[in-house]
Amino acid sequence: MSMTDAWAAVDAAAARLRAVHLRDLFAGDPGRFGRLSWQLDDLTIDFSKEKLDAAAIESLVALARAAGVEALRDRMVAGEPVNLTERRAVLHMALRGGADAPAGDDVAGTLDRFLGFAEAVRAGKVAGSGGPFTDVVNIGIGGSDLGPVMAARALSPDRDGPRLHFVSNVDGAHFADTVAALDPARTLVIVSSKTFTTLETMANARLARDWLGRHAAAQMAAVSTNIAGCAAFGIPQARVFSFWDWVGGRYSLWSAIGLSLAIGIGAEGFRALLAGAQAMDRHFREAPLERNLPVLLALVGIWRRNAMGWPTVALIPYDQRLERFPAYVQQLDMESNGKRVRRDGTPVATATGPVIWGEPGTNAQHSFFQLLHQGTDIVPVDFIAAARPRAADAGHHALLLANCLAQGQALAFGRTAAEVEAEMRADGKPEDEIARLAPHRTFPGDRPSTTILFRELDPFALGRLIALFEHKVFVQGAVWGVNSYDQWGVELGKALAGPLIAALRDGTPAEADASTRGLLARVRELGR
Ligand SMILES: O=P(O)(O)OC[C@H]1O[C@](O)(CO)[C@@H](O)[C@@H]1O
Repeated sequence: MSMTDAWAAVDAAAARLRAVHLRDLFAGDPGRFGRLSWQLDDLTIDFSKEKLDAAAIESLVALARAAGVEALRDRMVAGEPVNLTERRAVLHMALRGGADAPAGDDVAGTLDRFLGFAEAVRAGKVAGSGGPFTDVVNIGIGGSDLGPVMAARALSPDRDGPRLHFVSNVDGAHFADTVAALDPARTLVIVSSKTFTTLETMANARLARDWLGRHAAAQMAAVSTNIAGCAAFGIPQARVFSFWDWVGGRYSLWSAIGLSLAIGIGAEGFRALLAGAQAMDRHFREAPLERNLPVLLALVGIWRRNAMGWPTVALIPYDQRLERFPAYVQQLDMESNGKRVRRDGTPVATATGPVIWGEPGTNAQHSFFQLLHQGTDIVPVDFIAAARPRAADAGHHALLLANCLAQGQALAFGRTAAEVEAEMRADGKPEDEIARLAPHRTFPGDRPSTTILFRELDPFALGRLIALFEHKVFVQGAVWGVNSYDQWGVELGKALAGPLIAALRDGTPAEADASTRGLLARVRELGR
């Protein structure tokens, strides 16, 4: 089937379903949950509260086939340079045994080496000048920060090593506030940067070196592909942990970029994280498209974005420890698929990556859920929840999950004006008050959500969850025809900052537009 025909079939399914309320879809099919939810072991994804049906899913699977998703996946796994603009392979799956690494790249040995270092730090065998390390500060940004910081928070019950801290922002306040209560004699600083040239990270690394003072040589480590850069900075080779250019920054948690996390949770926990990702890799490589969880998650996203025309997605973990997961997925998804040209450089014909945003529930219910329920835009929601709590109160967990499920219900089914009026009448409210308040208290419903549910948030489950989203991003990129593995869009701002830094530091005149010149002048005036 051609892509044109495949898109036409998806659009026809959307035209058929757009005006059908979710209430009617459920009323018309009592087996809807069974038909539209899928499992991989304890992991369940329920799409039955999306505005689609089995026939729509079939049309989406046909679209994935027409786009050649399977062939591109196999080329990625085979190590072909599917990152065309940078002429690089995309093999983060090889870091967890989900694919083979290029010959000569010793993934297992490198993993053993950095996990060995992590264990030595945990055991106090590698120590600071003041004794065993009590604290570890990871300095990195983007993919060299968000993975470890997200996972360290998610796996706090598994953390029995030194305390972990993360500094990313070039705002000096981030470093200052982070180290304020730390003892430099008992703190290990890890500089994590694939390139070892990133402005923010290098500025913070220099600040850390000064802060450590005489302890710096013995208490800094680095994770990078730029070994010469680490040496030039003064980090001894024995403390440098490398990875490879076939690991994209936002896919690098599995590499030595995860060193800080490994120090926190230990080698066994880190290997369990890798095993969870590997289980998802195996499923992604082997399951037919119609039962393949990341493929289906991607296709439902395409349905929302292209067939229904909804531009954003709210990612709402009902799990406080996943509070950084939306930020992590923001980089993973938006830096990968926020693209406007196809792999061959021609403009895309469809909308591409959506805006991803979110906060944990139940907090989100008390901030922006009002708009999700009664606002004028449709915002599809991805709920994520674990069936059982880890190191938390079971009674609280029931409250948490009940709220998660209730939000999905309220979004999908709403509350009609007739229902509101009947309820108010039953409460004995006068007719004029019913007429006055009913429109405000009516919920239109028909608002879609997907629920991702698993047993509990342990390292295995987290690894599997992250890999689910990684592969989802791959599939969407393949269908949209974009290169999900470059990020040229972040370059222009970096280049423009150069002359502005000089202008702010020493008043060097900057060639800039009138607005920027005006703002520079105002900064100089106010900053004096
Ligand atoms: O690890 P590095 O090289 O410091 O890069 C950090 C981040 O910067 C980016 O290149 C974006 O500016 C990300 O893709 C990357 O994760």
